[in-house]
Amino acid sequence: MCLKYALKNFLCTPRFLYISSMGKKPAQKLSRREFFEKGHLYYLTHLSIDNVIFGFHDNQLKVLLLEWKDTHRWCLPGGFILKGEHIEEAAIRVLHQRTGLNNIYLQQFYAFGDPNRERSKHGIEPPVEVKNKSWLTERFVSIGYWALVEFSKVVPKPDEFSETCQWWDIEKVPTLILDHNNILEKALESLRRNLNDYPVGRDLLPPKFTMPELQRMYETILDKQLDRRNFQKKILALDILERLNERKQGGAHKAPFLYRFDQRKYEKAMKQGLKFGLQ
Ligand SMILES: O=P(O)(O)OC[C@H]1O[C@@H](O)[C@H](O)[C@@H]1O
Repeated sequence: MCLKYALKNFLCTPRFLYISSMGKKPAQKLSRREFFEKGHLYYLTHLSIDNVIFGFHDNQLKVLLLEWKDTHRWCLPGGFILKGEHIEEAAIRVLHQRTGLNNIYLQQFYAFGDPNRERSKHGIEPPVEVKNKSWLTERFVSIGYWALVEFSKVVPKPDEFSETCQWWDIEKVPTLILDHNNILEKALESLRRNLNDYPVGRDLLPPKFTMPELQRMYETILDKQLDRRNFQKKILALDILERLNERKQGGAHKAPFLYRFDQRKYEKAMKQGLKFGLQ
């Protein structure tokens, strides 16, 4: 066999394609069929990421969901990890590609490892144009991340696999694919636990806010009422707030004082943690 022919033959073998694509992004966007049939050349198999993006607006807790094209089923904005990519990096990239969201701090909270986490066991088959066996039909362990964002500050944009990308009120979430409802529930539990350990609200409230506004934010996330005096005593003891010599105007009742977060102390509490003892 002539050398030129042998070389050409080698370059076209799946083995060469595998070696040459390891750790790299596909040179051009994969079509849906290519993604199903050749995605394993670029992405880690059996491992996925699911992002639970909570939004807070008008005292309402929301979650960002995608609606699949064709089947109109709803899911979390998740995806896969490129070979050679750090999982934290993958979570940020996936979120950006699937929703357009940028600069979001994602908190890893749990790994979902049910052996039945296979698409075919949940009534999800590859699209008809996919003729070969697909890596996507195998079992996947999914790593969960959550983030809390002020929903009016972001404009979600659906990716090419999705019909829509939309906020849902937390209590009106539809049936999601696979175990995504369970992932959402676990993320909410983790977010609530996190309120005891870290400050929250700097990105969710206006720069100056009242004590009742801050309390309402906590009550909405926790989905329960908190005792006003107890809340105020505990939050002030954390020493992350600064009371201003200003009162909020325009309310029906006596104008309450305005507060703001002390940025330096807030940052320190983000690093060192708190002992809020809310629940
Ligand atoms: O949770 P699984 O489906 O394993 O994987 C990640 C993502 O792959 C897509 O199907 C869904 O959008 C999902 O979020």
